[in-house]
Amino acid sequence: MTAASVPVHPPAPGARIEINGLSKVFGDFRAVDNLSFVVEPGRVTGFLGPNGAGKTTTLRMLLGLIRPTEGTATINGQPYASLPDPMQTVGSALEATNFHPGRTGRDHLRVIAAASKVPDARVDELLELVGIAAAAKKRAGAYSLGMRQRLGLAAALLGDPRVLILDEPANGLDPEGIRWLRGFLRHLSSEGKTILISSHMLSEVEQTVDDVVIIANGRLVRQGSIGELHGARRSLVRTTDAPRLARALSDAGHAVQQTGNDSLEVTGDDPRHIGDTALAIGLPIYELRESKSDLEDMFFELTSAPENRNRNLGDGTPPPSFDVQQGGGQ
Ligand SMILES: Nc1ncnc2c1ncn2[C@@H]1O[C@H](COP(=O)(O)OP(=O)(O)OP(=O)(O)O)[C@@H](O)[C@H]1O
Repeated sequence: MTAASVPVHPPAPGARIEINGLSKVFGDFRAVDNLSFVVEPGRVTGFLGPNGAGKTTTLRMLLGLIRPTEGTATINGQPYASLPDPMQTVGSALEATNFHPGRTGRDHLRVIAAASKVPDARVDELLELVGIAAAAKKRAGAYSLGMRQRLGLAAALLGDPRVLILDEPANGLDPEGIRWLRGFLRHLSSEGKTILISSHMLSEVEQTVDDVVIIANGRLVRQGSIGELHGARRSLVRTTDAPRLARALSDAGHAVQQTGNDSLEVTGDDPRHIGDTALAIGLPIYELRESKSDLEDMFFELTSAPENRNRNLGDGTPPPSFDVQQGGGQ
């Protein structure tokens, strides 16, 4: 099933997510610390941070599953618990592990659908849409993690919600599954839906998202469009006479920095122009590649920082388990 075959519903007007001064303290541990950001409709927003950064805790507060210590989290201007039509407003899939293992995928959806007065026809439509119709009558306990992710996504979409919140949706998907998810989410956002997906891996969601919100240690680190945060394109080039190539590139108007005896870094240019310039002055090129962006460097530093790793050990309290659900509950 491709994203192009998503059934046509009248586009739902978007709903904004607003997180304002949000904090959550467990005992003496501040899991989320004065966090503020906005998620706009019609865009896919990646909520990124290393393991233990506080992403799931933030999403649980947003979905009314746990109470904030301070601050507010609203969807379309209201806390989850006050939404007049939660099922049509928000669909969510937190950790994809808590299915009744003996129940079929289809029955899992039918139970949720019945509780929310969604017709069974919608269940079958969604099974088809997320690509697990062939396994609909198999026990969910026998599903792979990737299939459970798809089932969770189907559950989240039952009410055709305006906002979709997915915790680590790419977890367990193979490269083909990740590509499928990308097309699927981009299609939903093009209908005007607000999509918030968390991930601890930038590379997993980088090509899917329009905007990113990056947190570490429960605090906001950066927020912006993926284009803004990527910064200028940079290329690394190795040749036999780096100073000569640097002069030629500089004369051609490129920003160049010599980074080693035989290497240069060129900012903001198409790598083909670098190759053409080298060819024009008869220099061989031994290596020419795009270097990692500022965003990737920053994310790598964040995820490899010792203080973040230590924090990931937590306070010995195992993290709670989560159900796949439509928005909030308790
Ligand atoms: N109920 C709880 N009691 C105590 N500590 C908790 C509780 N829930 C979460 N934590 C701690 O809060 C921190 C943030 O956890 P959270 O699950 O929100 O992180 P995350 O960014 O979602 O990480 P991951 O990418 O690993 O899912 C972790 O150190 C975690 O152990």
